[in-house]
Amino acid sequence: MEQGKVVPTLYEWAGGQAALEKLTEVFYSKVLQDELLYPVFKDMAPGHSRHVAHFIAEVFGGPRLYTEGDKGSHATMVAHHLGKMLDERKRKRWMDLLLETADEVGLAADPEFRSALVGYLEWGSRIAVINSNTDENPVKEGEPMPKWGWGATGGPYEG
Ligand code: HEM
Repeated sequence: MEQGKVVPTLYEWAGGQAALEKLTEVFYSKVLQDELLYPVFKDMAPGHSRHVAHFIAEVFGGPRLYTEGDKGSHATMVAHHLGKMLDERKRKRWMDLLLETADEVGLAADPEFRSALVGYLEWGSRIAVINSNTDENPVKEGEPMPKWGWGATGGPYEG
């Protein structure tokens, strides 16, 4: 890459807040129609889909929509999963539906962005399953939010 070239964040590349909110809004409407995931999400808070979009936006290098806007933190996000007793079957369905939705809403589909997106979702969803099988929060209040970048593929911005 040329020296001094500005590397876009995954947040910018994805299309910002509107694109991520669209993704999660359509995704959670599918989740509520899925017989395996419906019982897990049937009592979700009204702002759930927006909060998840804000969390991902912040992890992807966007503005602090979750920690400042929603007054959340990495610890409070993890707390929402404690004791939910998720398993691999539910995680896999969650992943499948989310990636299906990404295609449906026209989220950036270049190999590099999708590699970073899938990498993050695999990581985060596996951690969600682990945390859902305990009642003790492994993340302390005040610990930083996770950060995700382009990873080993680099980015299409290099071309
Ligand atoms: C990268 C992966 C994930 C991220 C970033 C994420 C993010 C979040 C966030 C930010 C919340 C809090 C929402 C709020 O404040 O209203 C939340 C809650 C929750 N998440 Fe996740 N999550 C992930 C994976 C999963 C998976 C794989 C499942 C289940 C298959 C799951 C099930 C839930 C449930 C049941 C809640 C509580 C909903 C409620 O009662 O309001 N999450 N998640």
